[in-house]
Amino acid sequence: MSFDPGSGNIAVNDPLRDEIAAAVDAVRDTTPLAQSLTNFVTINFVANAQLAVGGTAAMHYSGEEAGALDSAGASKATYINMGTLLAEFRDEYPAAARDAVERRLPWVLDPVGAGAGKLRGDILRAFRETPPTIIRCNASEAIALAGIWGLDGADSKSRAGVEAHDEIEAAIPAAHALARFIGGVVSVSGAVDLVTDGERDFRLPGGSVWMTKITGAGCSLGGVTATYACVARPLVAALAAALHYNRAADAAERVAEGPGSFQTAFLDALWNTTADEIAQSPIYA
Ligand SMILES: Nc1ncnc2c1ncn2[C@@H]1O[C@H](COP(=O)(O)OP(=O)(O)O)[C@@H](O)[C@H]1O
Ligand SMILES: Cc1ncsc1CCOP(=O)(O)O
Ligand SMILES: [Mg+2]
Repeated sequence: MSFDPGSGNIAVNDPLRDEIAAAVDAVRDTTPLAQSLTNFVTINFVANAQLAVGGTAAMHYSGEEAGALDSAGASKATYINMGTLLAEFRDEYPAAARDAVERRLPWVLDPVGAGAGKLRGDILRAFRETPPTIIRCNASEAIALAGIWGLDGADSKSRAGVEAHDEIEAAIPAAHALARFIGGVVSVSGAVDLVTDGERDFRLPGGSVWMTKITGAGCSLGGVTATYACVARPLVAALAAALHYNRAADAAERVAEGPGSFQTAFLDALWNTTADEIAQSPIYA
């Protein structure tokens, strides 16, 4: 792992750690609903992960349904994941994003496979008008999305796809440009995760390489980030979700015998990891 020279773990009594612990407790106490429009491959794992951190899940593919859940006050955040697209999502996904923005509710984007295909590009381009509060992605997707939105940090050599080919360090200019453009937070996952608001960078080491051997680790992290966005400001939500994932992955790796038992152990660990373990994680800033 590589850190900026001079960066160090934030103090054990840094107020940010209290906010992270409070977010973990608030999700467990209030079981908030973050609605999800997410891909068919990992939809079940996204819902299970949201439940395992203490939240509530509801999945659908409709702008009208998004508005109904928002207007009823049932859903406190929206998660949109670009994994498996159908032609009708060209209208439905931007409509769901628009509804969240108009109601000033947070929404989280996972731009899965950014850079691949016209339909995906058209929908991602539409989101430029109603930007997400948090972007949760891997390094390749951050670089590709910056390109689609015409921002700094795009790199023509970066390849499209659902797996990251770029280390997070290569995605820092793109992550900064995206965070400043949306006026929110970008959470880039990898062996070391990066969370940035465009001004301050937080690097989060740990977790397990087994996360790359189950499908939906990234997608479900997006869903859980939306769960945390129901109860916390975007920076705290992104940090709490990424740290919760890293500590649960550490615990799962200790008992797993392969990808199947890792996935089961990971869900159990999401449930069992304490707020203190999450909030006292290494946070390099
Ligand atoms: N090499 C790795 N070592 C440890 N944790 C990892 C590694 N790669 C990814 N992760 C973790 O897996 C989760 C999903 O990230 P990632 O695999 O980058 O997303 P995606 O599936 O969208 O590419 C995150 O919690 C991240 O920290
Ligand atoms: C395999 C696959 N194909 C389309 S979406 C998807 C899931 C990607 O999940 P993640 O990015 O969390 O690994
Ligand atoms: Mg992904």
